[in-house]
Amino acid sequence: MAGSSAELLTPEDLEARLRQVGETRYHHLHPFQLRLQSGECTRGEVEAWALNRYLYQACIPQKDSHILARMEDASMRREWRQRIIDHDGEREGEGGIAKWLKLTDDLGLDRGDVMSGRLALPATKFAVNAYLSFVKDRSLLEAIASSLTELFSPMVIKTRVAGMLSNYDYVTQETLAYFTARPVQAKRDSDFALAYVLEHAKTPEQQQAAIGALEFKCSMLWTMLDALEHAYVYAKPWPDAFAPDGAAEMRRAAAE
Ligand SMILES: O=C(O)c1cc(C(=O)O)c2c(n1)C(=O)C(=O)c1cc(C(=O)O)[nH]c1-2
Repeated sequence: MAGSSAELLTPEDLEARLRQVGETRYHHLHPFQLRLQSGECTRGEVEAWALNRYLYQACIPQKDSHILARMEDASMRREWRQRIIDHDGEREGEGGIAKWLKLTDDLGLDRGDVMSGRLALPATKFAVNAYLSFVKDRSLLEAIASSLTELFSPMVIKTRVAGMLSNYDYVTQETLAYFTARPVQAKRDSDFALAYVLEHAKTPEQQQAAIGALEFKCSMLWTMLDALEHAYVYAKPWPDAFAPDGAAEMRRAAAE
């Protein structure tokens, strides 16, 4: 939608446009998200979701490291580095990635399978790589704007956690501990990123680029759920990808 004829928006109008992107394109609207939160997912689908999303979790501190390296201002780096600490923790066993592994552990998935990504869908890997490339190749403004999906994540997390807790008896509050800290962190992070974008998108072209970056990120999150839905609900997974029936058999064998 970027075009040289676009008009300069006021900061208020730019914010409204960004929020409109989320209202119409964020993954809270995706059929697989609705399925997950309403209890319609089979256990295999929940496992496939957690296993694939691990790759997204693992890429977040990498993409934030790329962004950090491009910041010339020390106060901005101090702010941004907290994101990396949130995911990697200060030491082994702490941080968001460790908490995501608690989720995949509780679902009975093998850590080696999860962390290697070898059972993830090809589209998950393409999507995650596209996000990493985006923050490396585009302007700092676009890289920061692409994180603005976090404006919308608190509401989808709240709905997802409540839905999963009431619909899947094998999911507990501890299983979903990853999500406990996220809404507060996401609010802090997106407040900062939004203020940056509103201040630094000074021309119509920059404003359109920021909107486009948020659209790109929404499309990347949407693509990951499209891939899960296609593989595990309507069609069948890529031959080398996670096979739900195999995992159920492995769990039964381990329990005997
Ligand atoms: O559960 C979700 O739906 C969800 C969405 C998003 C997002 O919108 O990008 C993030 C997260 N979770 C999340 O946990 C997270 O750490 C995160 C970091 C970022 C980012 O782009 O920097 N998005 C998200």
